[in-house]
Amino acid sequence: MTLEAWYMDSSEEDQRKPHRLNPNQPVPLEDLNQLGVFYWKLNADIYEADPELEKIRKEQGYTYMDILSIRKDTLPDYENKLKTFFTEHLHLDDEIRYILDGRAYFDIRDKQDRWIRIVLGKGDLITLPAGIYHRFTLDETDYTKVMRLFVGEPVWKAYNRPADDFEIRQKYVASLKAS
Ligand SMILES: CSCCC(=O)/C(O)=C/O
Ligand SMILES: [Fe+2]
Repeated sequence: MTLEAWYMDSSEEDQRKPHRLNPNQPVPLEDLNQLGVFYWKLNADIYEADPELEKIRKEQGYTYMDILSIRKDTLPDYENKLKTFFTEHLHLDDEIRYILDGRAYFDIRDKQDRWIRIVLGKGDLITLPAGIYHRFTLDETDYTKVMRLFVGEPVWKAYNRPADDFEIRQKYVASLKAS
């Protein structure tokens, strides 16, 4: 199993639609790795006692975790939160998310500033590097349950674009030029 990703069209239609180009232009996992995005496929049915997840957490230092159910009736301030998540932003730390149920999209910028859409389903664990511009949305099923992981005390602060003056952004851009 691999991660599915594609270049997005530029239509203003509902953000929860797939927004594929016609013909579809897929983005292989190797290209995502070049952008600093990494991925594991796990068995979400056993997330509470999964040795594979434990191993990743230990190796990567993901000491913090919590779980969010992202659905109108379970997430307080749902509409505003979804607007915030879909506003292009970066973080000063890696964003690490593990989908336990449902589906969602992460959109990331490539080196030419084009949007790539990554679809995440049950069992997908993804890491986005600190400094990458990105956004998040539910798909048309309007539901996902996601584990958030973090190294140490979590910092959820998002800096909306433009945020080019941050050292972490400059470091990220430099890492792309080097690769
Ligand atoms: C998938 S968890 C909620 C979204 C979020 O925390 C974030 O930063 C999206 O980019
Ligand atoms: Fe984010």
